[in-house]
Amino acid sequence: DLSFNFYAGSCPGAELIVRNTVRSASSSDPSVLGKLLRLIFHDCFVQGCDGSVLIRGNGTERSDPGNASLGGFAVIESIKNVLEIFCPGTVSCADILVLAARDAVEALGGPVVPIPTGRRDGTVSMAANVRPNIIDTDFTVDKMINIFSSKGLSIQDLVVLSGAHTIGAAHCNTFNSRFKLDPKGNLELIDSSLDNSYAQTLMNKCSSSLDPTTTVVENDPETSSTFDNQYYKNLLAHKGLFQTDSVLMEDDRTRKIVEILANDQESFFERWTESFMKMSVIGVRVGEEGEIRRSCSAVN
Ligand code: HEM
Ligand SMILES: [Ca+2]
Ligand SMILES: [Ca+2]
Repeated sequence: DLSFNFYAGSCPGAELIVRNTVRSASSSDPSVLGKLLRLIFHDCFVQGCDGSVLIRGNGTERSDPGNASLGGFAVIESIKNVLEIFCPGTVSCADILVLAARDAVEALGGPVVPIPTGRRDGTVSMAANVRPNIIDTDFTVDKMINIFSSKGLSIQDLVVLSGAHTIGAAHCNTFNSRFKLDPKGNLELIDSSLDNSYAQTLMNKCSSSLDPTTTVVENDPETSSTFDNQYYKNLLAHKGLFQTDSVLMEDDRTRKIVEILANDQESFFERWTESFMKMSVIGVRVGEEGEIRRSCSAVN
């Protein structure tokens, strides 16, 4: 089973090494923090939190177009390299991923989530598993709830974990179907759930002269480098970046939770801790299952 401080005997410095490496990587490139947090979502939802998202090669999850914009792999690999020097063959990549995501949240002012460890690494990674398990930005609330519930996660978990979009950035092509330019070059707001001036700002940042697959915009227009409850305030102001953010305001069940979290950061942090812990144990392998990878990007 998983336990707190699983590596206390076998690799006492493990959690500190993860934390320090995340800190130093982010001091040279702050954008890694959002990437590390997003990685855990894409790992845990596909085949459980088993490091399957990290494996490189033809036909792996990483090769799927749905995962094309993931990042942070180099940070995970460099953590692993240090750990292999101090405690060879001991700390799983699946644990490193969860710990690094936890530390990314802390580094931006969020709560420190206690993480039980002892996850084992999976040995399978298939591109075909990505699309059925990862939520696309055109999903309805019902479709999102269904996927979350198939992972043992509730409606509250959906709203709380969507709060991850309080940090990080997104490529223009993930939201620019919400508006388009008419032939005269004027903004045409297709999705009326979006605040007009916010849409205008986004349009300017994603102007048609720029490549939408490389241009990025902050997820949280107010505080994208702080892990806070601003995401929910943005939703109330009709400034959710993705369609899947905005629709949380259109369903009574999710809107009620948004309203609570927008008004109470303490409550967001408490619920984040709970929901993040739940997500980080989806489908974990323990004991003798799986393996401890030597390199996070390849099975042994
Ligand atoms: C509920 C459904 C969700 C949808 C539809 C969704 C969709 C997206 C999309 C389209 C992006 C932009 C990616 C890019 O263009 O590079 C993004 C970014 C991000 N997502 Fe989500 N996401 C969801 C849930 C989550 C969850 C549960 C987490 C983690 C707990 C998360 C964490 C992040 C983070 C941190 C970023 C910023 C990444 C960066 O800065 O590079 N998302 N998400
Ligand atoms: Ca996985
Ligand atoms: Ca924020």
